[in-house]
Amino acid sequence: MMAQYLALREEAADCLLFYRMGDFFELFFDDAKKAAAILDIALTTRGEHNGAPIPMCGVPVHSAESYLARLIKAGCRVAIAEQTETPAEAKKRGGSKALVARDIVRFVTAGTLTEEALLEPRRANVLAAACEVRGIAGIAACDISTGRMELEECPPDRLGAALARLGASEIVVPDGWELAPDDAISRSGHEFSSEGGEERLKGIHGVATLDGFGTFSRPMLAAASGLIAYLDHVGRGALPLLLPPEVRSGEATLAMDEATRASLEILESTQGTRKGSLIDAIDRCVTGAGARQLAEDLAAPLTDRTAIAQRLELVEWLCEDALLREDLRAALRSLPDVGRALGRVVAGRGSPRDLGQLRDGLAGARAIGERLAQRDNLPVLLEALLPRLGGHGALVDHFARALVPAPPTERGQGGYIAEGYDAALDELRQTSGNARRAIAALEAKYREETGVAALKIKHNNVLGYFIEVPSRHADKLMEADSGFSHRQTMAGAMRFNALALHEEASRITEAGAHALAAEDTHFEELVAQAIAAKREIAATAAALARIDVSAGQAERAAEGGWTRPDVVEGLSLDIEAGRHPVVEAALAGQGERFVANDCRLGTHDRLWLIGGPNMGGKSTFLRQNALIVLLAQAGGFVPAKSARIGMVDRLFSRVGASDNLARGRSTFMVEMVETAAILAQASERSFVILDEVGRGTSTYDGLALAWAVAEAVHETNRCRCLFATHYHELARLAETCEALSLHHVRAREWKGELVLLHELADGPADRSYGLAVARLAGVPPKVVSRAKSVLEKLEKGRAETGGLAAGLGDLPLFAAAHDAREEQCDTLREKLRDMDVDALAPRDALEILYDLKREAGTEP
Ligand SMILES: Nc1ncnc2c1ncn2[C@@H]1O[C@H](COP(=O)(O)OP(=O)(O)OP(=O)(O)O)[C@@H](O)[C@H]1O
Repeated sequence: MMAQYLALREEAADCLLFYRMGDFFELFFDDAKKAAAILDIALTTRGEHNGAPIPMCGVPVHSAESYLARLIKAGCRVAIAEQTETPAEAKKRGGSKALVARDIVRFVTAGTLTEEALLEPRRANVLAAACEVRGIAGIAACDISTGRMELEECPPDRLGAALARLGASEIVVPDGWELAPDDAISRSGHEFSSEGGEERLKGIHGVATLDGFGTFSRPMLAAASGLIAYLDHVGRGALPLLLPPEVRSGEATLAMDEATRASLEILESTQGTRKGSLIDAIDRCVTGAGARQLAEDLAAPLTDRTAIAQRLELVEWLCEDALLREDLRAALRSLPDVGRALGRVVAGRGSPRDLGQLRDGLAGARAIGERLAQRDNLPVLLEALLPRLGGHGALVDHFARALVPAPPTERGQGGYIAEGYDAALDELRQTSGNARRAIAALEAKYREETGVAALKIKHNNVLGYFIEVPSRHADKLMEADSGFSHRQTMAGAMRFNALALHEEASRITEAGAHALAAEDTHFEELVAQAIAAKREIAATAAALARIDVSAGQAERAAEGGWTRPDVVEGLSLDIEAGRHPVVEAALAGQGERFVANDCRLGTHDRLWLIGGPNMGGKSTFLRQNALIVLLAQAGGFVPAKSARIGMVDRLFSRVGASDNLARGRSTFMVEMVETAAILAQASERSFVILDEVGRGTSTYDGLALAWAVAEAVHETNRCRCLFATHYHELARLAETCEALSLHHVRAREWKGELVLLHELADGPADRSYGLAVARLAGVPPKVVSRAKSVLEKLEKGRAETGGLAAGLGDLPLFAAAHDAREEQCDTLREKLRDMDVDALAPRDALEILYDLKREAGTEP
């Protein structure tokens, strides 16, 4: 056994090995230690290996799913080794000592789950593969629980943002790829070939060319190849549901990098929970599929005005008719998760219940479609969705005839094919039904014959049917001519068999086995029918999800008095009385009111510098405007009185410093890396929020950096930007930057107490109230008063020297251009100096020459 185990263990590589032994999956050696610690189960030992006891732990097969769920959550991957023959088959093959053959039948990994119990209903589960072909990154992503697959390409420097949008549970990359994300899974580079990808996709979808699905580039196909190869590996050759791939173009969605997503807390709060996130505050979907679609919408808002307008039109239509909305949501709420049921069925892990869910979900979709179609003035998007809700009539009718109303999750016991569907099956069931009744009659007969009122006919898996009497009444049955044969003696009871009982029992077993086989055949037929319609079923599931999202958005809008935004061309950002959906909800919970604020950015006033006291609401204001843009472009209503938004191509948020010590970066380093990304990438059409740039370093360095960053944003990026800062000195930028204006959050000191008004006003902040906030926070009065005297000294000094920013007035404002040219020369010089000419191949030398020429020729 050890040899078999060790061979499988090697095959399982870095996965934990679940080794099937009877009714248990056993784990040995380090696997056992690791699993026992994570699962908090007993660690024992079994036998010896190289003279040392072998650590072991195990989980029962029938409850393995919940253990798997915990292991996967803890970041493990698991290889499942099943018995691939019965002990009887093993005996026949190799004699009485033959070991039952085992093989790894599947790898369970975070990105390749389909089981209901292992998946979160309201979250997509994405598996991604990424690679690079001739300097372009390709990404393939799929959610195998619903079969969605999309392909994308981007320059390598945009890879992080693209992967951040996907939020994949697992990312597969070619071995040794330098751009691989930290916890990616490495696979052999051969698996990432564009030819291979094309062939695999053609094979899966049974087509001679992929042209019908779209145009796919080499990097996309190479990534698809890696993705499918991995799926093939974890499923041991059994591929899950994969729908035809869709091409995602980076341009079609609002770009946001990882830092922006994290700081805006879109799908998760900074604590890593759904609570406190944007989606938590707005999700009113009544189905899991709707919630998953909403998460996707928020992760990838659109940049296509028509598509946004279509989504908004549907939300508005549903917002205006509360009765219709309520009716629709009630209908949606009762539907099963069609997409995921289909995913399990196609992956070969479907149960009778999943087939029942397809039947009920598709029937429900048809009913919803029919009801909506009766309405006048249907929004364009709904017109497009309605046809997808129907079209499954034959399948639904067939499934309705074939299946019982509530089919079980287990196939093994049968009983899921409805009566009247198959006459032969009905007959078999009748036979076993008759036999069961006959057994009940036998019990009465035996009681009468023996005179033992406590006699019972029972059943268990070892003996089958048997007669049981209390020991004190057993004598009569033990008599030689009693007609009963003794089978087992228990404490206080004896068990017997009888010929008539044996005959009836055999009838049940035989008819039962035939009935099970008949049900199995029907099951396979129904599965095949569902698989044949997989694309249409998936389209219905997607249409239901979209309708649920729109109805949920409408519900949220009606609840909060939200408004339909106007997404326009141009560079304005006009938000009247905007609110922060998460902060507003949190305040409402404490019975407090949120103060709404306006934001009016345009070509001539595109950079707002916002000052004011700590806790005054600067960060909240910055974020709320970014979130309103995001919500609007995702096609939803927004928390504001009115909003007119010039379409944003990229959204950047640098709010609050967070340490990323895991990557070896300090707070300040993180801040600068993120700021650098913004300065490099923000365009005129972008919207940037910057919160206290420069606060992570010394006052002078910080002020200098904040000053230069604000200037660059104003002059070079020319994007719309909200810039919160504590440096009063930056106010002087207003003198030279014509499209920059000054604003502050208001506060008052009243009877010695600080009152934060959370209200935005024009003009610079008068003072910072830092000490007042410290007092409010409970810093001891002695320390605050000491700080006060230190502050007085500092301010006196500052007044005498002309202030912290003395001299900055003389700074030639866009000497910046000159500096940049100098810097460019420095980099060229550095490159030439570091070059080892002797070690260069002629071809590389030529490449470098081209590079240098290009760099020398570009204007900074
Ligand atoms: N518009 C508002 N209406 C009501 N309360 C608000 C508003 N904005 C912010 N607040 C409250 O004030 C708290 C602090 O807000 P925020 O973090 O935005 O302040 P800040 O000015 O950025 O502070 P700091 O400078 O210390 O980072 C919030 O948690 C919220 O409770």
